[in-house]
Amino acid sequence: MLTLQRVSVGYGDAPTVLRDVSVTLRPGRVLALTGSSGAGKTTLLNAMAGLLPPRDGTVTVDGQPLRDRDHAVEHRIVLVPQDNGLAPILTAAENLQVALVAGGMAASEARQQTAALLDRLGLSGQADQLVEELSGGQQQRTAIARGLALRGGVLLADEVTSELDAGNRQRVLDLLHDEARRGAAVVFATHDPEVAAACEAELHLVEGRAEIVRD
Ligand SMILES: Nc1ncnc2c1ncn2[C@@H]1O[C@H](COP(=O)(O)OP(=O)(O)OP(=O)(O)O)[C@@H](O)[C@H]1O
Repeated sequence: MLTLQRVSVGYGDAPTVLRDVSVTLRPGRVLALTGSSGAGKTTLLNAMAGLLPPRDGTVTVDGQPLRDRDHAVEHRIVLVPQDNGLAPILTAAENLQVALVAGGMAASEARQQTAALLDRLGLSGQADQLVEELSGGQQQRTAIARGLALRGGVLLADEVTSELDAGNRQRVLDLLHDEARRGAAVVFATHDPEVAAACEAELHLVEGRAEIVRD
């Protein structure tokens, strides 16, 4: 369980981006994180992912203060970043396999899981293409596939449908909801009010504060 209590976050000497944010990420639920461009969605996800230490307040994972990204990874907090975070000179399949094998899976099992996940994202035909040769939307779907492959306890997805057509957007949303049904706590940053409305809970960021819209 990941909990933020009265968290304030910002970068270096720059003014605080968000203050006094309190939220608990519950297993089995998709929380939409909404707010206009620059409202602080990525910043808050970075704090949840252990990438950005809070200026004030606490981020706890299973009751312990979250120390850093390595600690978050130990606690199976998976981040699919806005810029996808893939290795561009590996193929789509290699990006998944490397992550799975690094997590301790046998190579043959990793190959099987990779093929199954790329298929679920409609990317079987792109498995052996270099990421840098994929379209923006195909890269986004590869990053989601990798995020799902890691079977996190928490899945943080940063605007991962921004480059997708309507069919693929729905496919990804369905998969995020499946992840929640599997027992993950999913957070999905989005600009899209329709997408947010389809999530069980919503946290809206405005003027440096977070308002719970639905809980
Ligand atoms: N590395 C950084 N250093 C300093 N300021 C930053 C940094 N990253 C983001 N910011 C600032 O933090 C604020 C929130 O940015 P953030 O990227 O979290 O917003 P966002 O809601 O994710 O926006 P978008 O929807 O456009 O991705 C902005 O004012 C931005 O300029």
